[in-house]
Amino acid sequence: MEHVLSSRRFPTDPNEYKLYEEIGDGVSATVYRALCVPLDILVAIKVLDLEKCNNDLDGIRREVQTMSLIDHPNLLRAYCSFTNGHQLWVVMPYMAAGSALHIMKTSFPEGFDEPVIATLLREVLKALVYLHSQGHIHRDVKAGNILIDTNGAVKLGDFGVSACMFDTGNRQRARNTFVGTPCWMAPEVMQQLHGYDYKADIWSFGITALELAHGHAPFSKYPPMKVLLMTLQNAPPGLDYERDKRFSKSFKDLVATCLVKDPRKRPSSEKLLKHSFFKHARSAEYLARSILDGLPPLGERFRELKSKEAELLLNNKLGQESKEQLSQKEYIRGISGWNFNLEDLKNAAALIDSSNGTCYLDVRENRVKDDSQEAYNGPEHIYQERLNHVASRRPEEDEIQEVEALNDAVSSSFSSRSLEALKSCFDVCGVDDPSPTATDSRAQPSVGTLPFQQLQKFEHCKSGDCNGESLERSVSVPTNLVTSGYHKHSSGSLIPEQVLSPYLSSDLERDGFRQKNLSSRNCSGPLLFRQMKDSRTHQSVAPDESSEGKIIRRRGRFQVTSDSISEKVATSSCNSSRINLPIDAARSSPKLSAILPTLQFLMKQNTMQKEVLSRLISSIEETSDDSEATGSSSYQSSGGPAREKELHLYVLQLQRSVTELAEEVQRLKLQNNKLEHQINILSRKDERSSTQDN
Ligand SMILES: Nc1ncnc2c1ncn2[C@@H]1O[C@H](COP(=O)(O)OP(=O)(O)OP(=O)(O)O)[C@@H](O)[C@H]1O
Repeated sequence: MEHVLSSRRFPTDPNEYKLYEEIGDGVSATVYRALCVPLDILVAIKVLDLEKCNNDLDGIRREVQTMSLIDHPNLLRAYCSFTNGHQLWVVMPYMAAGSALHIMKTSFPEGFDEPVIATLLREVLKALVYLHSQGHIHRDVKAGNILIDTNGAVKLGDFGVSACMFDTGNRQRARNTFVGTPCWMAPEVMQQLHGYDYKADIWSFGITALELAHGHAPFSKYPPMKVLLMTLQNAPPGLDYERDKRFSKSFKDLVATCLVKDPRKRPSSEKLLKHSFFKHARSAEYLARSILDGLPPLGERFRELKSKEAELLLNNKLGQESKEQLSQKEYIRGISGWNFNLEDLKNAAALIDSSNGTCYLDVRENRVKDDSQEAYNGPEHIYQERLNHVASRRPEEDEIQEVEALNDAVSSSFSSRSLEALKSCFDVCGVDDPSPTATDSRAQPSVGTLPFQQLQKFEHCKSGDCNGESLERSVSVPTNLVTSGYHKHSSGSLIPEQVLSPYLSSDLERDGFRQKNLSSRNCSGPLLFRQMKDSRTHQSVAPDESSEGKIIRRRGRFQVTSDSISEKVATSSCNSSRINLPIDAARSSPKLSAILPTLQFLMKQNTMQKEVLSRLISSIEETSDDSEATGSSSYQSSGGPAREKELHLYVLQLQRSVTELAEEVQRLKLQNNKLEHQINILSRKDERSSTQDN
C-alpha cells in the first residue's frame, strides 16, 4: 500500500491539503493530521517555522536530499516537502496510533509487557541496521520517535529537520525555555572527547528499552544537568534483578549489552538484532491487538497530554513547579534534543535541590548520587553505588561546595561547547522523484520537485545577500551518499572530526579515520567550532571576501559560496558557523573581535594544560607509590638508614612537585573561569548592541 502511495505524486501546493487537528509537537515543529485533497489520502504534516531558524536553510536542504535516499519499511519517510510562506511543510504517512510514548502515557504508564517491547524494539533495530549500513546515525532514538500505525506497523521517525535548526538558530536563543532532557544521550556524545559514531544510537536504543519497560526513561524526572552528570559519572542504568522481576534474563542482558559506557564494547545494530531477546518479538497484528485496542483517537490523546502540560505550566507560573515537574514536562513534550548549552546546564545545576536527599554530588569522589538509580542498576553496579552512598544529609556549606563541584565536574567533563551537541537531522523529500545519479548530485531531480528554489528564494529574501551559489554547494553534498557506503554521514549537523564512521570497527581504524578526516571532511552542515586549531579560521571569517572563496556574513554566521571552495575555506566556514560569540562580537566591535580569539585560545590552552598536568600528577603519584614499595623492600633487605633517608627525601621532593602542580592547576582553573566570565560579559554586550542596532 505504502509503495503504491509513494509512487504517486503528492502535490507541493499547500492549498491542496486540508489541515485537521494537531497530533504532535516537538522542539521545533507541530504535526497535524491532514487530508491530501486531490489524492483523498490522510497524511501527517510536520510544520516548521523557518523564520525561527533563520540560519540553517542550507542544512535543511541537505537533509531534504538525504531523506530522499532513505527507503526502509521501518523508517518514516516523507512523501514530499515544500515551503508555505515562512513555514516548511513535510508531508508524511499518517501513523494513526501515534508514538509509543503517547500510547504509554495514555494506557501503559508503567510500561509495556515484554513481547510488546521486543516487537517494537526489533522493528526499530531493523531501521537502525539499515540506517547504519547507509552510514547514518539517527541520534534521536526514543519512544517518542517510534511511530505506530493502526495495523501495528512500526516506524522510526523524526529525522530532525528541527534538530538542524536548533543546533544553530532559534534553539540557541530560546534555549532557556527549551532545554531538553539528555536521558537518551550516550556518554561519549556528552563528553565529545573522542568523538562518537553509530554506537551512540545503540546506547539510545538501550535507554529506549528501559523507557518502554518502565514508562519513562531513566533519570527522566531530573533536570538535564543532573542527568548529564549521572550518565557520565554513575554506572550505566539497567534493569534491576529485584525490581524488574517480570522481565526475562535475555531482556536484562540486552539492556546491559547496549548500555556499556565504552562504545567499542557495544554491539553493532546488526549483531544486536541476533540477540535472543528478539525471540520474544511477535507480529504487527499482535501489537495492534495488545496495545492499540480501545485507544482514543490520536488527536484526542494529544489534546489530553497538552492539557496536562498546560497544568504543569500553570503551576510553574504560580511558582510551585518543582524541578521534577519541569523535567517531567519536557519529557511529556518528548524532547530529547542532543543540544545543550553549558550555561543552561550550569543554571540547572544551581537549581538542583540537594536538600531532598535524593541526589547529591560526592565532592571527594566527584560522583552524583541518586537514590533511585539503584533501581535501574544490575547487581554488579549496586555495590559500587552503595559504596558511594552517604546516608545522612550534609550541612549547608557542603551543599554550596556540591554545586561548585558540580560546575567543576561539568567544566572538566565538557569542552566549552561540547554540550551544544548534535541531533538527528534528516529532512524529507518527494519520493516520486527519480533516483539521483551517482555522478552528479546537482542534477538530482529532487531539487526540482522539492522546493529548493522556494527555499532558496526564501533564504534570498530573508538575508538579501545570497547569490545562490551556496545553494549549489549544498546540493552537491549527498553525492557520496549514493556513490559509496564508505563515506560517513550522519543524520544531522555533525562535528565531522567527532563523528566516526560506522564502518570503523577497531580503535586503530577509528583513530586513523579521524586523523584523515580532519582535513577531508564534508562540511555541508552547521558544524561545531574547532577551537583555535587553526588561527587562520578567525582571520578568514572576518573579511567579507577571502582569496579562496566568497564568504557571506549573515546574522552572525558565515557561509562560503561554492565558487572555488577549497576544503580549507569550507572548513573554516563551517567552523565559523558555530562561533557565535566571536562573530557576533566582531560584528559589533572590531576590538572585541581581536580579543575574543585570543581569549578562546587561552581557554583552550588552559584546558590542555590542565589535562597535561593531571596526567603528570597521576604518573608522579604512581612513581611515588612504586618507589615507596621499592623503598620498603630494599630497606628490609639492606637495612641501611642512608638509603631510607635518600628515599624519604625523594618522596618529599615528589610530594612538593605534586603540590606545586596542584597549585598550578588551581591557578589555571581560576584563569579559565575569569576568561569565561569575560567572554560572557562580551557576549552580553554584543547581544545588547545588536538589539540596539535592530
Ligand atoms: N507521521 C506521524 N504520524 C502521527 N504522529 C506523528 C507523525 N510524526 C510525528 N508525529 C507526532 O508528533 C510528535 C512530534 O513530532 P517530531 O518528533 O517529528 O517533532 P520534533 O519537533 O522533531 O520533535 P523532537 O525534536 O522533540 O523529537 C511525535 O512525537 C509524534 O507523536
